[in-house]
Amino acid sequence: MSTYKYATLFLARNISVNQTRTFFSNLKCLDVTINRENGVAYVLMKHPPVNTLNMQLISELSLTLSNLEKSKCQGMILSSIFDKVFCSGLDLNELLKPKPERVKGYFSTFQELVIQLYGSSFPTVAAMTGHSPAGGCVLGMCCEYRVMKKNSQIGIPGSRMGIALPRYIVNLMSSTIGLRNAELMLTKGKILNTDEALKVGLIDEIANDRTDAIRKAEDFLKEYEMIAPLARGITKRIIRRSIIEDVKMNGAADLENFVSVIMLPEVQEKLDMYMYNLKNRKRD
Ligand SMILES: CCCCCCCC/C=C\C=C\CC(=O)SCCNC(=O)CCNC(=O)[C@H](O)C(C)(C)COP(=O)(O)OP(=O)(O)OC[C@H]1O[C@@H](n2cnc3c(N)ncnc32)[C@H](O)[C@@H]1OP(=O)(O)O
Repeated sequence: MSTYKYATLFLARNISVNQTRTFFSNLKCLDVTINRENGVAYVLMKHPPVNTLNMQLISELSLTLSNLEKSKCQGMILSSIFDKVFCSGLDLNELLKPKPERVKGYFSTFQELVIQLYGSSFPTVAAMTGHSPAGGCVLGMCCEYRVMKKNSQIGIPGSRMGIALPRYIVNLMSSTIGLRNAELMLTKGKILNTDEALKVGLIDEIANDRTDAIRKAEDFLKEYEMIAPLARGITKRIIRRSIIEDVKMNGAADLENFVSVIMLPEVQEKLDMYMYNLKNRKRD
């Protein structure tokens, strides 16, 4: 990220660049900095144009989470350097006309990332600076708290794309917004605006802009400053255990099933049409 962008991000929140340190300098799709004073990590996705989760971004997120666990960070804010988009989800190019081994590797890497983020010991907040469709919504749901910029959209359009979602994604959505709302949302492949998302509990707060989103994320993390990290981490793991155990038990079978569905000609046709519409839609 340019010095200018750091300055606007941190100075806007009264944190000087000197109070932060760059955690990794060799990442291509992420900027990771840690505030020296409170140990909070800022993980900013910067994969242009819309933070599509290609293999590189997924792998860098996974590496970063492993390193943050080792560094005993006190909390993480997952965000984006882009004002309009938090994350545009999985890379549709990986889903179109895929080679079975390649697509299996891709989904299993994503699945591992989901479990890592969902099961992290430190508190996590998604400061969603804009749209968060599909995989972007999944990243947000893995965090403990979600702040989203107003006038953004969030949801998982799987059904509309002809994709039956793996059960861990369904479980994740159900645990976030309840079974009834999850059923309605996922079977319709519904995308919600910010107000609707707040109403069902898919997000926790609405922000005016990215600075406000980061500030609200920081406020959430501040509430943990007086809480013992070990007790907090153990409690979180107990609450999240059933979904994690379920993936460990059924993840491989789910993956096989998911990949065979993705490869079906009728699903490929739908995905092709979806991609065509995406490329040819009227931009706002
Ligand atoms: C156990 C089994 C494991 C299986 C794991 C499965 C996990 C299942 C969980 C979730 C399932 C998710 C499936 C997906 O994530 S599929 C991806 C779905 N994503 C979307 O549908 C989002 C599509 N994108 C958009 O709606 C917009 O791009 C938006 C994010 C709103 C941003 O809009 P805008 O700012 O106007 O930008 P553009 O649309 O012009 O996009 C810029 C270029 O980027 C291309 N693009 C966008 N998104 C993707 C994507 N996801 N993959 C590939 N490419 C993408 C877009 O076509 C533009 O390209 P170009 O400039 O060449 O036209």
